[in-house]
Amino acid sequence: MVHGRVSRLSVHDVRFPTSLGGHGSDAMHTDPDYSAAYVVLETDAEDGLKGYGITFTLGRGTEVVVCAVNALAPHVLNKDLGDIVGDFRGFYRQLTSDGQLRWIGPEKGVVHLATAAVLNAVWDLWAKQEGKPLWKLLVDMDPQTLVSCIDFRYITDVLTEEEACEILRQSQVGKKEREEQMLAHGYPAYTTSCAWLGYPDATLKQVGCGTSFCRQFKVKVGADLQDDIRRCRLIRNMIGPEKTLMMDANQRWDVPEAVEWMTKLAEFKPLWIEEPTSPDDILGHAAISKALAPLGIGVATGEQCHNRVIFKQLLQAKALKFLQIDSCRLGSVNENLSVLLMAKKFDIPVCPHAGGVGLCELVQHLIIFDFISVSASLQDRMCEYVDHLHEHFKYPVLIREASYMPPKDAGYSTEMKEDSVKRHRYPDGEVWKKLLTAQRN
Ligand SMILES: C[C@H](O)[C@@H](O)[C@@H](O)[C@H](O)C(=O)O
Ligand SMILES: [Mg+2]
Repeated sequence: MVHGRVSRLSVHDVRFPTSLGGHGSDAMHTDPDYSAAYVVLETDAEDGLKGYGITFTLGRGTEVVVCAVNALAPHVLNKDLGDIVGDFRGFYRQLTSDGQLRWIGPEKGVVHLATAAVLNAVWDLWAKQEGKPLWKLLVDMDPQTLVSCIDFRYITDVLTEEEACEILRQSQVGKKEREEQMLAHGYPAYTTSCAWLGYPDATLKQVGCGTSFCRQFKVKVGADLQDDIRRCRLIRNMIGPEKTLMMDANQRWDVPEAVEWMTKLAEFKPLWIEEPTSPDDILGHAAISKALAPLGIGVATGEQCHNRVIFKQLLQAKALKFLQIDSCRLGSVNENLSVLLMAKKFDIPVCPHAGGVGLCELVQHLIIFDFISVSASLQDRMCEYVDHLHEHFKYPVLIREASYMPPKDAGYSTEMKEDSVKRHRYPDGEVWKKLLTAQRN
């Protein structure tokens, strides 16, 4: 039974100096320090349980998100957890409809990232109190309760509550077998760790494609065409003709440029081009999709899609072939559920964005749930995996034979090790104190 009143919300600015090694670098984010606004919820339940929530950020952006989390805190403090999850749709709407804060959103940007961090902590606490990993909490929930967590405002023209319930009801068939399949074999992953844009060739060879167990790889492109051709050739030669290669431009191009550039990279047989242009340009994505379809290249996007409305339109406009949910950009599990259900209705495979710090830990729950309870398919589906920073989590992901094995611990795998948080807090954690002093000298 869910219990307790939220007695404290604290939020920390936690940063990792990943830019020093070029980890995470792409055509637009050349010096990313993987970071998180890290929320801790405490209750008066005296059961020793806390809820941990993160949203993923890059370096200096974190302090702005921390500020937004503090601005949302009054909506959570002193609330009964039972009341929150008992009317989760209402609570989601309360957070996203704050009459003053919504002006700096609504449901996008900093304030939405903050919503994600807070709600991720609520879901973690709920799952912990139920003694289940989040994916299992979702799998065991009846369709009516699941849809009662979703705010259908702005999407009823493509998905009503009744339709959502019906999708979930139909997917009850074979659920038990699919859960067993996940527990035995896990969910297929692909890696991006092999080809960050800032990696020299020696690092590419050493880290990446040596991972013989992996069958699917993603390479960063978009800054310099000749260099892309060279790097894609190198990687294609390393992985061989059979394995799957994806490309990611991180929003670098205009629409015609995306088509031209990808036409030149088509010889390396990419399955998809990810974020070819602005994440807000729905019709631009549609035009690129149409132009690249004859070359066998699909468009993938989602890691910077603000909310369910953008996903709705991308689906309506046939603008993408692979949909990439993000556990920390959308409004937590609640909003991700609506996107998973819309993707099912449009029959578009979901291939989540992960990596960063903690994104793999979180999104594995959503995609495992998706397979068991919504999509019921692994066709054209895989979840991103990036091999950085897992050691800072109390319940790190478990990858076996290039697949995510379903987490067994209760919660949303969001909890970081206390010592890691302490050492990486900006600017007073030991790691940053040292770096900042070195920079000054
Ligand atoms: C700045 C980040 O590392 C991004 O490059 C990364 O999220 C990327 O787009 C990805 O798809 O993994
Ligand atoms: Mg990407």
